[in-house]
Amino acid sequence: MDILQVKDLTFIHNEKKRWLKRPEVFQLGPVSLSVKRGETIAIIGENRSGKSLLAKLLVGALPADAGEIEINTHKYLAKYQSKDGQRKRTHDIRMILQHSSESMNPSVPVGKILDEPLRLNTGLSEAERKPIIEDMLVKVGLLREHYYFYRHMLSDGQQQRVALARAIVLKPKVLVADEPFAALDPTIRSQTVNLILQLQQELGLAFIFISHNLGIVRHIADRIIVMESGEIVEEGKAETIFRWPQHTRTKKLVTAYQSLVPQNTIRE
Ligand SMILES: Nc1ncnc2c1ncn2[C@@H]1O[C@H](COP(=O)(O)OP(=O)(O)OP(=O)(O)O)[C@@H](O)[C@H]1O
Repeated sequence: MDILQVKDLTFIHNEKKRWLKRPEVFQLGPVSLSVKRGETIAIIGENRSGKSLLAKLLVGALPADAGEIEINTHKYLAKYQSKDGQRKRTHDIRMILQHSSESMNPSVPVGKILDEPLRLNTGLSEAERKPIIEDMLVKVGLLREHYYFYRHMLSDGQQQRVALARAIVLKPKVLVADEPFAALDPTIRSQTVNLILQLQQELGLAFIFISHNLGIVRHIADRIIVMESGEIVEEGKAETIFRWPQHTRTKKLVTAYQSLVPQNTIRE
């Protein structure tokens, strides 16, 4: 079953007021895609191909110019959203940002950081919210006591877990992550990857992530979307994309990856 369906999502950015510089026009789309429950989709592509922009449009962090997004049978117009609509969408689809630690306010304890989405988007009382937050901390491999910790008391890996807990505390159906593993060292990276895979199974979460790391993409993605200049130029099963890339951009990306890893690990 498709949990997310995107139809003709379009964004046109025309920055006219850039003094002394040529006006920049960037168009994304029209983009159409669908994601199944529990599926993992990787978005890859060259720099400035529109990957992060697509992620922001999907979660509603930026308004699109046209198109329609359907999540868990709820339809949202990409262009306009009522407050109620946005609240519903926040429950259905959530995003983890590129530098999760930077988005953690250093003067606010972990518990309050996780409390914010619940306070703003549910009618639950403080007494009802606290056990949900503590359960969530345990779910991502932290301790209940971490509720009272501040950012500087946590390692990078723990901060990433807090970001993950914050993203899933509303029990979304779709999780979108922009380069979630880029800033992490290899050990913490593989722990985070495994944690996400485990949560996906437990919660039936669909996971859409942007990455330049094709090793991780190959390891965890079911399907891959390749972007170039604001358009999807290729899409398919991960293994098919790696073995038989069709579009020139995909071929370039796959060849660059293959040159980094021993051949026998690519074609077993
Ligand atoms: N908030 C925004 N408002 C207007 N235009 C934007 C916005 N964010 C991105 N863009 C436009 O989208 C283009 C693509 O940027 P985007 O960050 O999506 O690329 P990307 O594929 O994620 O690149 P990278 O791999 O380097 O992160 C940019 O050139 C910019 O013109």
